[in-house]
Amino acid sequence: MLKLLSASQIRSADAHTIQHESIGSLDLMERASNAFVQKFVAFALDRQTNISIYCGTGNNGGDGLAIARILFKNGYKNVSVKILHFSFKTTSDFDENLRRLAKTNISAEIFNEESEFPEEHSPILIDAILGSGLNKPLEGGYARWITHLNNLSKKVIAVDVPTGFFCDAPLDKNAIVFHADHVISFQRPKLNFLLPESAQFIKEFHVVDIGLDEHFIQAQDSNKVWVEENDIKAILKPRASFSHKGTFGHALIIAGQTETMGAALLSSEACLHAGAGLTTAFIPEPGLSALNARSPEVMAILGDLQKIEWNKFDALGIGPGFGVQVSSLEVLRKCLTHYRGPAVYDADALNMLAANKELFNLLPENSIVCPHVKEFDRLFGAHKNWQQRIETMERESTERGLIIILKNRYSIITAPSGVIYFNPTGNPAMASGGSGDVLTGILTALLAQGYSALQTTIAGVYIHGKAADELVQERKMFTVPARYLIKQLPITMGKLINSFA
Ligand SMILES: NC(=O)C1=CN([C@@H]2O[C@H](COP(=O)(O)OP(=O)(O)OC[C@H]3O[C@@H](n4cnc5c(N)ncnc54)[C@H](O)[C@@H]3O)[C@@H](O)[C@H]2O)[C@@H](O)CC1
Ligand SMILES: [K+]
Repeated sequence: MLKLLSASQIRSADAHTIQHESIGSLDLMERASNAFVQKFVAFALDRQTNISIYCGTGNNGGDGLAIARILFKNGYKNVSVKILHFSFKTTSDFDENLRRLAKTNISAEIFNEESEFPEEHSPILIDAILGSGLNKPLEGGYARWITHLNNLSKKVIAVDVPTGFFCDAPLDKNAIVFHADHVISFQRPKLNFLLPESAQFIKEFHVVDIGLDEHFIQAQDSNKVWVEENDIKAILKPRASFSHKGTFGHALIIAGQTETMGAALLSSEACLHAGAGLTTAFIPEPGLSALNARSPEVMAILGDLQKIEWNKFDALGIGPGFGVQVSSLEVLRKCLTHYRGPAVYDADALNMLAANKELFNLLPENSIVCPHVKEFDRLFGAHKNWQQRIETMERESTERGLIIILKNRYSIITAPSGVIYFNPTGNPAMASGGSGDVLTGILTALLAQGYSALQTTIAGVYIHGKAADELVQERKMFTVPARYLIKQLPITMGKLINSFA
């Protein structure tokens, strides 16, 4: 797992690397600029393209000057530099890169706050005006220039951080930010890239390694981490020989109403595909023939609460399409008072917990709750922004001993230990009804197989998104309906477990 750092911690990591690695700050800037260019070339395949690089006079601007020189050396001959010289302050690395630029044939013009805007014929703009050094919202000349540049509607690639974009402080939706098609960011994703409020400013971000001291970074005081594929490989265990269905546990999925049987079908089928030894679904009677037709492997308990032998099951998932009527509430209440094993609470189970706080207080420690944002706010109250939600889930997880998954493009997981995990997998193709039901099935299956609640959550959320990523990347699917996601699960898990390597 990679620790996520604040802008000031990244600055310390820069300083530490310079001090301890016998690399000068200028060399680090050169390394960062080279790493930027390596990624950038994919966005400007035609080396004849006109590219304008807008530079400030700090280190982000210094990167921009170095990038101009490196692009030129790589055959991009139509590069021009525009320096927004709004402050008397320059950094020494900016100054040195300006001297190096002067030795090339690259054209560079200087503008001040009041300058007339130059004509802009380049289809691609590189934003190297301000980076992680931003310390207040843009105003005055910066605001005027960035508004103008945004109005040009060009393809914009930002260096490290878009100008005007705060890395850590809550984002203001009215903030003036240089809108970026791509951000090529150094060493770590910045916290705000991972939150939905960034979508209005950034289409895509990419992270490049600039060789900052990883030992130093990983030792920083940060409770936020970015999950990596190796973490999942370390969690998932291959199936031992002589194992049998009993080895992988018996899962109970409580889901579905007559009108929402699909949710029960999807979650139980996902549970089966994610490897539970046995899966039983508690469903209303009219759903039986659909269940048998679709997943003959899954057993059923029909509608009658009294028929559930609670402690026969190794794991339980409750909620998808389950409704919030009295009979469902009664099942939830029974589950909270009679079932002792690990469990996942989702969808209508969460809606009932939100409306019946005395039941919420009965949730045992290490229960997994997986709300989407609306369910989250129903459960914990309205929030102004995503940073506030993260604070709430961190507090609720530590106080109640729960594992909370806030589903999102980069799903956020909080653990009783206070660690906040950001999941890297998933994509917009999977944003459709049924996707969440599949996640409940996966989580229940992993719990049934004996993974701890935290291992289950970290691995389950990753697998769910990864399966969709594979369908998009390998099968070129434009949308990923939940059914397809389910079929992909054993393949995705097989790759992660390396059982065929
Ligand atoms: N050695 C290093 O520290 C490295 C830094 N790198 C680059 O350096 C950037 C950070 O550089 P700096 O710290 O010089 O900062 P920036 O270049 O982001 O900003 C320059 C200066 O602008 C001023 N400023 C901030 N917000 C302002 C506002 N709203 N209006 C007007 N002025 C404002 C501040 O005095 C700030 O120091 C990173 O984003 C990255 O691009 C990279 O070259 C890698 C190595
Ligand atoms: K920038």
